[in-house]
Amino acid sequence: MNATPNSQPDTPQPLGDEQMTASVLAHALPYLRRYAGDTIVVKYGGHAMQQNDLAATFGRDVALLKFVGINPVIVHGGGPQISAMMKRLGVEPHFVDGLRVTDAAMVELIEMVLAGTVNKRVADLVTRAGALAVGLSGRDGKLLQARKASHQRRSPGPHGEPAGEAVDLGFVGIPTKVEPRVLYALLGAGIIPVVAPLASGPGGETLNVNADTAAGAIAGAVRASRLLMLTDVPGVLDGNGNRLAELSAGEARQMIAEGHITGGMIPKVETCLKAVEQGAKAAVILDGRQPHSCLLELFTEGGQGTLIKP
Ligand SMILES: Nc1ncnc2c1ncn2[C@@H]1O[C@H](COP(=O)(O)OP(=O)(O)O)[C@@H](O)[C@H]1O
Ligand SMILES: CC(=O)N[C@@H](CCC(=O)OP(=O)(O)O)C(=O)O
Repeated sequence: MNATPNSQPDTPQPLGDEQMTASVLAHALPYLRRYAGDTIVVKYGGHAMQQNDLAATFGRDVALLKFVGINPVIVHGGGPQISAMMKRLGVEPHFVDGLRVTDAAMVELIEMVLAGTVNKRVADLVTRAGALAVGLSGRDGKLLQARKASHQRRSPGPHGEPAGEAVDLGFVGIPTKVEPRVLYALLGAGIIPVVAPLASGPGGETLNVNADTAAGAIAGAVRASRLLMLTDVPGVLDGNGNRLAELSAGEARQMIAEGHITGGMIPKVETCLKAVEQGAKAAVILDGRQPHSCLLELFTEGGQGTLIKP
């Protein structure tokens, strides 16, 4: 007999830490099976990556996804990091509908920040967590090809500029073709691709692509089963600041037209709509400031963020 004198086999005991861990893993089984072998594109926004402890957690979560048999592809932003560098050089950033007006000199700086500093930092977060990540930009391996954007204001500008007005955004790219071979090569070798949102224009010039747009284009090309957009708000907020659990195309368009969705949230929502219309199974905008937001979204039933419906 191994039973200790105090043991009461018929009374449920509270779970200790180790049993709790085992229980959490067991509960995750159906979700692990659901996503096994799937490709999941995670857009890691520049705002979400600003806190160091959360960034390390993000790196570990991505590594965990890989170790449980999911193929994560990371597409990162870096808008705040670009703006900070511009300000250090005395240049004031200028955005229209969440898109940065980019002149020829600026696109060089943007490539340095995105494909240099930020890309290597994000790849390093994952590598330090024990998985192999390789950083590349959309200009590598013909991954992202684009044309210059011809943009019309979605909503009135801050100085009374009317919606519908044509705006020259300069070296801002709209993806025209995605060549995902380089991603498959990396995934096939067990490596997590980490992509900086730059593209090659028709003449080989560098174009600055909004990271949400780049993530959506890549998610479509690799037929991702999920597109997760990590940002710095709990999801899409209504006029009273409450998170919307779901958002349809019609509702989103109305909120944009009425000015309830503005700035960087516009390309995010538009990208999610396009991704689900093009066949992605789901697109979710969620709070990257919440620890383990990717794991909560994928491995629990409780919905996080805002689910975008076609
Ligand atoms: N209706 C809305 N709901 C939530 N956020 C909104 C909304 N309208 C505008 N935003 C803004 O969009 C921002 C997220 O976009 P962005 O700054 O581009 O983030 P990221 O760097 O993560 O891509 C939020 O911080 C918020 O200021
Ligand atoms: C055209 C355009 O706006 N490009 C973005 C690219 C980075 C980005 O999108 O970063 P976040 O996801 O952190 O906002 C920019 O220059 O800021």
